[in-house]
Amino acid sequence: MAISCSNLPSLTFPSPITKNQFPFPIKSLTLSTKPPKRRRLEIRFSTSKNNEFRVREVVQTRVGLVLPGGSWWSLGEDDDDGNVESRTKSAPAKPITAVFALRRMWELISGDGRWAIFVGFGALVIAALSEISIPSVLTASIFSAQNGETVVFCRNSQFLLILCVTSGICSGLRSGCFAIANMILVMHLRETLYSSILFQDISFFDREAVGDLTSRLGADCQKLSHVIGNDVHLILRNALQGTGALINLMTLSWPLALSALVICFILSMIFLFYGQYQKRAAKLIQEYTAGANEVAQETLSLMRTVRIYGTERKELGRQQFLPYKQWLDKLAFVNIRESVAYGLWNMSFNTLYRSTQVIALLLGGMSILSGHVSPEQLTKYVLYCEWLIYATWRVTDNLSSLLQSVGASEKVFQLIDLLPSDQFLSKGVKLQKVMGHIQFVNVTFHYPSRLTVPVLEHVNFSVKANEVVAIVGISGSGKSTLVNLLLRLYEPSNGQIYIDGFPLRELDIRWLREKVGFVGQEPHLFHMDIKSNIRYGCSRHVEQKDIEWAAKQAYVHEFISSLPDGYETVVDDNLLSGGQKQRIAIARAILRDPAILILDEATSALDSESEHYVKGVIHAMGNDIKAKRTVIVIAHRLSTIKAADRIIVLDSGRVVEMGDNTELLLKDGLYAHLFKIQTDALA
Ligand SMILES: Nc1ncnc2c1ncn2[C@@H]1O[C@H](COP(=O)(O)OP(=O)(O)OP(=O)(O)O)[C@@H](O)[C@H]1O
Repeated sequence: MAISCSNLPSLTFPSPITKNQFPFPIKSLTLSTKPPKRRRLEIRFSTSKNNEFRVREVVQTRVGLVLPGGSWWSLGEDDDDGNVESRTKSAPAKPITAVFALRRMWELISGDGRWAIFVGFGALVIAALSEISIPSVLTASIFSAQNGETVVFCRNSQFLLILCVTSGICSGLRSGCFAIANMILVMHLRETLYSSILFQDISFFDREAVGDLTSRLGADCQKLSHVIGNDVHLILRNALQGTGALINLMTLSWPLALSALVICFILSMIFLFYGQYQKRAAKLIQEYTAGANEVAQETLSLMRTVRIYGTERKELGRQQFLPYKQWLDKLAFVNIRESVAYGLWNMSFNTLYRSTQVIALLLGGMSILSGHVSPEQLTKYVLYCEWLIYATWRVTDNLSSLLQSVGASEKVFQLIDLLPSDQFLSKGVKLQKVMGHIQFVNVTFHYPSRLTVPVLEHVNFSVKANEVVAIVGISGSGKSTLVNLLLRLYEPSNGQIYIDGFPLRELDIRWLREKVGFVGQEPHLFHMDIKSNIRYGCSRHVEQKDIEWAAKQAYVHEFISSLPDGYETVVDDNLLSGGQKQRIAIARAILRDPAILILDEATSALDSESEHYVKGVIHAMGNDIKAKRTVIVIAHRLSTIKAADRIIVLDSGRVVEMGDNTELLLKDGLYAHLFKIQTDALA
């Protein structure tokens, strides 16, 4: 059986996997496999110290094996010693157990939530003890009345009243306390999951679908809320009541108690099968719901394109990947099977439940006739027997719901357990000042999601401090990728990038990013007011006049002032034109007063007049004596970068030419060719 893997050579299973099958040196390798049908494969390996970089690469790209059927098996995480241990902190190798899930939830509840659980648990015990005494006191009251024992009847009735009131108050307290604990759990769960997602590498977001992640944050976290809010305490309550009922039955007549116990045992066995089935069904429902969400999210976010091309109906049955309708069909199929299983389970329960009454009638009647049991004892037996069966049913039902929630929690905990990006783990060096000298030394890069396709190859160039450098090349030649590496959104596969002579990966990246201004091809604005959008990510204190100054420089102040709420206008990404968004993004970059300014097609959506002025501002920023900075400009319109100090020409991820506009035109290479095409097109 062949096991395909995105970056490892194809491995053949079950023939032995050897060290030299890995694309980096391996010091030790242990492999344990389970029968392929169970799809369990564990690999442990470690590399020598000097291959640490490689190891980190492996971890960041989450190297793993894609088993037949598409399931993904991560090879694991890097520990501090540079060892890669299979599945140490990330996705657990085995499906998680209810105990594991409960332990994790207990850790997440903490503080006040735990107090609520303790109080709720105390109330639960008192309520359960009160409730379980009711049948006994009730029967005694009835028979004392029948026997004309007025004093005993009055005493029993008072006791019954006390039991009912106590049980009512404690049940209310129990439900309230567990609901509070539940609310705290969901809040902490969402918070922890959200923060784990936010701190992942950018490559994580290339891999994971947004619909999938929002599904985990929404529906899955909500499902988990049932565990503490409902399942656990109801299981405890009914288990206590069931035990109490059983003890009472034993004291009444052990043969009768035994018969009830046999029925409970059969019920539990049936549940065991049903519970396992439900757990699997819950996982499938979770997977299919996430799939459907993902398709819907994509379609709804591209609604304009859908409307223009009139493909609303087609979108329901789109054949690329799995269409929405097909996800719904899959969901319906699992739900129908689950409903049938639920019906069968209910049928078995009801049949067995009713049969206790027949047993009571047969055994009890015979015992009364033979004088072994009194009518009062038989009445108690019937009541406690019903109680025991009911408690068994409730315990199994809540246990099944608990297992479903555990199924849903698997992916949530896998995401929570992902290690944050290396960039947030190490502190790094902060320089006194960023001069803006940039060097790319023999940089080669491939995206983690496409490891076989090199996007940049042996890129070498340097940008002097305060230089204005343009990067040009045809679409897909790797210009934006170069910037992505400079912003350290990805790490080079090979080679080094230096800022002011320091390796980029040794610098405190969050500090460095504060010194960099970036305007991308498609700037997106947050759903907040314009003022907050302009000062977004600016660490220094800025006043309204600074914001207005930046907006004026970006030629957007007039537009903002014309809005009824001016700078307080809450913007929506969809409500502004591309040019307006770009100008606000430029104002944001200007306000940071960056040492390095990166403009990736930053003026592509501007009208000619705005472009002319904004280019003037950018040029001035680059040449301003007081605030000199390095400027890197990516532009398709070559006329816009003619004035750059230097132009770097990329072709298929390689630097093919370098020089100023005149030198490159004289060279008559790719740049001159592109320039000619554009001038001809304008003529
Ligand atoms: N996140 C990604 N994952 C995988 N491949 C990517 C990713 N981003 C870009 N690529 C690929 O890398 C190559 C270079 O893309 P890049 O965006 O750097 O080109 P570009 O020169 O900036 O193009 P354009 O001028 O059209 O913006 C392309 O083949 C692209 O498909």
